[in-house]
Amino acid sequence: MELLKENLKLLQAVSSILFVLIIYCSSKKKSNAPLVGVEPGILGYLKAPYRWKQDPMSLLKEGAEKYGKYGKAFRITTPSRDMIVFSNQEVLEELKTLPASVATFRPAGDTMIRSEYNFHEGIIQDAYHVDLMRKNMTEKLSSLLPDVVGEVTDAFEELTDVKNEWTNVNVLDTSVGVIARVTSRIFVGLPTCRNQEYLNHMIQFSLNVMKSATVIDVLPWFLRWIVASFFLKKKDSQDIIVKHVGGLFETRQKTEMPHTSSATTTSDAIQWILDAAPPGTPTLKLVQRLMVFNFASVHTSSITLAHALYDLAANPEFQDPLCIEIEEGLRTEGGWTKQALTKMKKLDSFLRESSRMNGVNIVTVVRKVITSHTFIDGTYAPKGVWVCAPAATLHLSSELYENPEIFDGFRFYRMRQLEGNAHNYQMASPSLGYLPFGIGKFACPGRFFATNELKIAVAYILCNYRLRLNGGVCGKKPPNLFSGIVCMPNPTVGIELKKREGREKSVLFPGHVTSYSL
Ligand code: HEM
Repeated sequence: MELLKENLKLLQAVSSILFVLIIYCSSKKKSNAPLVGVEPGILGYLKAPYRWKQDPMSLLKEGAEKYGKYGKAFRITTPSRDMIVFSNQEVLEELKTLPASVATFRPAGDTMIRSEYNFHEGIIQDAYHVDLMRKNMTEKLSSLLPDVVGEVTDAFEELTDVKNEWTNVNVLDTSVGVIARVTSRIFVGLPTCRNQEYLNHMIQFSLNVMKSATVIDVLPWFLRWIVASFFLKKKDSQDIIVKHVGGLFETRQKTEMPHTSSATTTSDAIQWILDAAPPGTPTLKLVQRLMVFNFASVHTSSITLAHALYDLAANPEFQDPLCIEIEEGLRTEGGWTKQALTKMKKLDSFLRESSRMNGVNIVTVVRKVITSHTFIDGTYAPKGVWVCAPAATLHLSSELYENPEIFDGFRFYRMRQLEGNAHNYQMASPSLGYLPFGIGKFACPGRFFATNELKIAVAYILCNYRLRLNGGVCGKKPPNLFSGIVCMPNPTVGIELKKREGREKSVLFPGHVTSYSL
């Protein structure tokens, strides 16, 4: 009897706490943005978050159709959290300029990669490396170009074996291989950038981070560490990466004074991180910063390259005009200079159009709300909620683009010809209607480097090879695939390459360009 009484008391106490919790949670003010993706019935409500996992693009399209195209915000619910989606250009302008005390990218970035499990807690929030990287990569773009050119050429030739007949090339794998080499050349230099073990683990580690973050995000907290440590084997790759680059940090620390002008030191990611890191930072934490750079740059750039190659294969009419422009630029500038790249406006337009139609992330400008805020359209965003822009549907909006569903490689080139537009509509210039790199204070700091790297890679491949979709089908690029918010080319239709006629040497070597005819 006593035991029963005790248990009853315990039950009463637990139910009172639950009652208070339920009242507290339901009394918290929720967003007034309407929810999309809920089918009728209680099951429909329960299933809604999983629609985001299965078919995120259809949810965005549904929201755009019902609300976005009328300038209204909507809400999607995912297994981990709700997100408010803004398409209205005035609200996006407000979002772009909100102070970090109201809405910010970095805490959301930490959650997206689950930094506390995959790297160390708050690695993005405490992004001391980003400003230095932004400054160095942009300032030194010209001097980095010869290395980029060299690695693109060597890596592409090593990874493929294309002769005079049409040959199948796995463009996604090849793009990852080429971009990983180029990025590593800039970040860690020779010879590590060519070490296949390092490259494989660096690529694998980034994939594991994406997978583990996706799984961890939907797990209760007490299962997270188990999944992170046992199932995802992240430590194996991390150990190998530390084996290859840990020593580079330590040697540099011993031989060069940190915080000296980079004019007297090697300018690579090792140095940028060392220059910005608080004194005494352990080697593992330094290496993890480098791994975050790799994570941010390799898969984003390689998926963008693969999409561009698919677009070239599906729209072969652009191949010769682009090649003529590239060779003209090289000839007049005497080789691969920043000026030559700037002159390649058609190529820039083609890449921007490819990113418009196939941006790597279907939502960007993801921000976590730090202080509850009511946006100018009246949408209430409570503290803690995530907000974002639906890049993929905005890029296909007929309010913003003429014939948005049609791939028009020279769309932006023509727009730049209009008076006053010469410097607008470039691949690396975000606008409220073009958001592959986000926008505002947290816009991608690697976008200028990425754009030049992509231009060089596409130019090299295009001017040395012809591309077509498998079997020579034109204009039928297979529909993209979506994994979470990532938009990938669909490999069910492959790509074939064959050498361009009359080219014995790469056009990337100055001096050879004049000997080619189309
Ligand atoms: C085509 C390739 C790339 C795409 C599509 C891309 C896309 C993005 C996007 C959408 C964001 C978030 C911006 C926002 O929310 O406003 C971002 C941030 C970032 N990206 Fe990129 N990126 C690319 C290449 C690179 C490269 C090559 C690097 C490094 C060299 C890089 C480093 C970063 C970093 C460090 C951030 C976080 C910025 C911060 O915390 O302030 N990205 N990128």
